[in-house]
Amino acid sequence: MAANKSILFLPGDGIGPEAMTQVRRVIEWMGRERSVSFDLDEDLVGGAAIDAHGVPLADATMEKALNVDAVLLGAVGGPKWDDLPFEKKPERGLLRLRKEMELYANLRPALCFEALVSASSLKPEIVSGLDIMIVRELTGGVYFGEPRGIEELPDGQRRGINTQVYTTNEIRRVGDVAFDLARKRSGHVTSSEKANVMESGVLWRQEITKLHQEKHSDIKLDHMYADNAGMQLVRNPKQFDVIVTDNLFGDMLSDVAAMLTGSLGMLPSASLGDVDANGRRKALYEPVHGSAPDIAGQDKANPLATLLSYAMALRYTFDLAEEADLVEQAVQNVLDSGIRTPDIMAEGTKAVSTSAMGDAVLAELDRLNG
Ligand SMILES: NC(=O)C1=CN([C@@H]2O[C@H](COP(=O)(O)OP(=O)(O)OC[C@H]3O[C@@H](n4cnc5c(N)ncnc54)[C@H](O)[C@@H]3O)[C@@H](O)[C@H]2O)C=CC1
Ligand SMILES: CC(C)CC(=O)C(=O)O
Ligand SMILES: [Mg+2]
Repeated sequence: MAANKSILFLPGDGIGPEAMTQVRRVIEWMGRERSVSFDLDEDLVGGAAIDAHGVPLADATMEKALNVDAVLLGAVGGPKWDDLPFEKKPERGLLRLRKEMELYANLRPALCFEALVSASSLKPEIVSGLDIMIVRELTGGVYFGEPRGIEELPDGQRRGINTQVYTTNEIRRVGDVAFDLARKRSGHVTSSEKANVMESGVLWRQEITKLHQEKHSDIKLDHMYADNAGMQLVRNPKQFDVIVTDNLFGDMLSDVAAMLTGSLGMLPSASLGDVDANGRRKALYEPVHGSAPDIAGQDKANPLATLLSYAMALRYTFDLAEEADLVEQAVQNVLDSGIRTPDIMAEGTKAVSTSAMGDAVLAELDRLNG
């Protein structure tokens, strides 16, 4: 069994390693200044693993991921690997991690820092004070359903196939996570699917309704078709507290929610499984964004989503709420002071680099820590 407080670092591709470097600096700071140290291992995932081993996730890396307290991941993918056969693509490495670790609940908080209200695509009154939680089912649905593939048809056409599948248990277990989170927040869950056109959506709605009646009737529940949810997220996002939805809709709705907060570079996530016999809950933390090939290697990515994902690890896996608060407070203060990477830059101000944003967070951590 792994040592206490173990973390597997998987920087991945594109801006992943750039952002993860800033997280590593904060982890080192925590060890020095707060005596919070981790048994830190680092390995390859995605395109980096393909280049080194020919596969997007080596078995040995998978084994490590299954035996640490938390995995911190940067991002995977990029044009260099776009033409590979589907099974060999970088993204398959991440999907394998999610599936084999059984990380069925992906928590994607969309929180608009007050200093970034003007960086949002929406009017200030719509996003000011915004704090919603998207709970995305992560190990089922159309990203994993069988049959899948591309097949040749006798008439010379080709057919691409993916299958949306959900079982009762898959829906109920992610539903439990959403209701439990809502209980600690504003007590409101919106369940989102397309029960008007998909049988899996009908089952989703029925099971969430049953679960609500059986175990969570203290929580306000409503249902909303996913297309409407996308529209409502930009029309009036503060009507939501917790949104629970499937793998595909959750992927899309959380990228939409990112723009309410100012940038995709601001959205962290936690992917959680069940608590095992040793009392350990499998967990992977990663930003919502991808490898951003358009800005990779230029030291201009926003590292805050990745840093805030580490703060989620401190909170959810390591029970270090004080340290998580400290990191989040440092981020907030840095933003309040007007320091910005280009994606959240205010008009008339000068943007800083990824590493300068890391410097600013470390300086603020020093100041807050006294
Ligand atoms: N979890 C993961 O590892 C994910 C991987 N991907 C992969 O990433 C690659 C690129 O995908 P895209 O669709 O371009 O999505 P993306 O999220 O990488 O980028 C979308 C846009 O947001 C910007 N952006 C993203 N993160 C940013 C940050 N931290 N700071 C500043 N700007 C940021 C990018 O520059 C780009 O313009 C693909 O191979 C895709 O499959 C995509 C999403 C998630
Ligand atoms: C496997 C990822 C590339 C899918 C995605 O966009 C995400 O999980 O946000
Ligand atoms: Mg996505």
